[in-house]
Amino acid sequence: MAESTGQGVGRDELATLKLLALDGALDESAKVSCADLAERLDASNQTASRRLQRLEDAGLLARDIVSDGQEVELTGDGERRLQSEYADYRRIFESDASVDLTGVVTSGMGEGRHYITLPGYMEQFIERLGYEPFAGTLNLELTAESVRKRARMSAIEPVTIEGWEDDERTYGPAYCYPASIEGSDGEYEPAHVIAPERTHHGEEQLEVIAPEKLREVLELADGDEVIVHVSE
Ligand SMILES: Cc1cc2nc3c(=O)[nH]c(=O)nc-3n(C[C@H](O)[C@H](O)[C@H](O)COP(=O)(O)O)c2cc1C
Ligand SMILES: Nc1ccn([C@@H]2O[C@H](COP(=O)(O)OP(=O)(O)O)[C@@H](O)[C@H]2O)c(=O)n1
Ligand SMILES: [Mg+2]
Repeated sequence: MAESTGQGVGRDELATLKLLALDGALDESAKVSCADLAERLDASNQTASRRLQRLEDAGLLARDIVSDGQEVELTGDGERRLQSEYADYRRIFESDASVDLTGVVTSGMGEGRHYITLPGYMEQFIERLGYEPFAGTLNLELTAESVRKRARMSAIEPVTIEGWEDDERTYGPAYCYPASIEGSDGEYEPAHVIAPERTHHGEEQLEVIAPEKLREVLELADGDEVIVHVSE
């Protein structure tokens, strides 16, 4: 299948454009010969020549034929095309993913306190989060928009709290995403969104843990709106 990114410019032409930019053809014109280019692209002279022609036709490259070769320079569009490739690679390798979720404080089933204080979890919290969490989870009911945005948390690396077992039963793992909690009274850090693998709550409920009782430090009551800034 032909790999085309429009106007006859495909993956091969983009690779050629990148090579020319590496030769210095971004800020000023650079001299190239088709034979040299062909060798570096591992292609025939004819192919190298055709790629330059396509780049010129697409307005990504300006060319000037001189006696012993050609002077080439990337156009503004050519530079923008490489910038867009660069942005893709930045997204891949430099992801500083973050997501802001909005919800209102709610009371849950009173089970959070029980699970957080179980030694099999507590020992891991202290070691992996660097603090002893307050006994409970602050429950937030997310807005409809935040329920949708919640999936973006998957781009963020969580701290894994492993499952374990005692004589009676097994306990599931939980994933902790670093976050700060913003209420009308101020912002609190450190905190984590905790996503237990086994839970009675649906996607609209978000549970937060922190070293202190957030209802007290942020003066929160049921119905108050908070913003959770989740980021690495
Ligand atoms: C660290 C942690 C581990 C949990 N592990 C389990 C589990 O193994 N099985 C289970 O049914 N629920 C588990 N839960 C989820 C609770 O049953 C429940 O869904 C929720 O945390 C209760 O929150 P609430 O009392 O704040 O409403 C876990 C919760 C936490 C915080
Ligand atoms: N860091 C935390 C954790 C829990 N809490 C609150 O502490 C209480 C106990 O937590 P829980 O998870 O057992 O209770 P519910 O969320 O089920 O109401 C609840 O009122 C939570 O909202 C808090 O204010 N700050
Ligand atoms: Mg809770």
